[in-house]
Amino acid sequence: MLTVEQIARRVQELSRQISRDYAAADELVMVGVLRGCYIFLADLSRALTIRRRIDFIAVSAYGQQVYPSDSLRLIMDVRSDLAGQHVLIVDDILDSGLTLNYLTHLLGARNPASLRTCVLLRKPGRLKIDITPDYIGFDIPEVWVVGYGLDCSDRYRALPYIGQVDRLI
Ligand SMILES: O=P(O)(O)OC[C@H]1O[C@H](OP(=O)(O)OP(=O)(O)O)[C@H](O)[C@@H]1O
Ligand code: HPA
Repeated sequence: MLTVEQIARRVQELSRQISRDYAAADELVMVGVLRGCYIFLADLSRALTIRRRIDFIAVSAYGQQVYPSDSLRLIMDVRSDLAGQHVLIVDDILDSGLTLNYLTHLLGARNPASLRTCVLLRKPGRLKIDITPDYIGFDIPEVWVVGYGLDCSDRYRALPYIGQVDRLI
């Protein structure tokens, strides 16, 4: 679906935009949403030209419910105090929107100086919640995608490109 070159070009564009937008800020705290964010965050954070810190958070759907679940739980919190910080949540994909919605409420309650969101991919046709990330790499169709950090049953994350797999979503 997306080649190595297309992804690299878009990540550079996003990093330029983010670097411009936060040029006046002392520092940006990038909060990656594990596990899918790990490659995108690595590439994006290295391309930025501003001061940044990296932190991680992890959430999981409750129990064995079929994805996407309506209830999420925090399984690993960030290490840093986000009060007064410029925070950018970075995730690989916005699908139903439940994860990003949960995290913006959770982290928004910690009094950051600002809170924005960045996703590499968005499936506009699958949104269950009205949420618009501040930075979006690509809008994609309603199919299951893998690679560049994204998995299918924990496989294919390390593929350098983004591909589509046949799977009911
Ligand atoms: O918009 P949503 O419907 O909430 O889906 C998006 C979330 O789903 C995936 O994570 P997942 O819970 O599969 O965990 P993973 O990152 O460990 O693969 C993805 O990395 C996003 O965090
Ligand atoms: O299409 C997808 N691929 C991998 N992980 C995901 N999490 C939500 N949607 C997807």
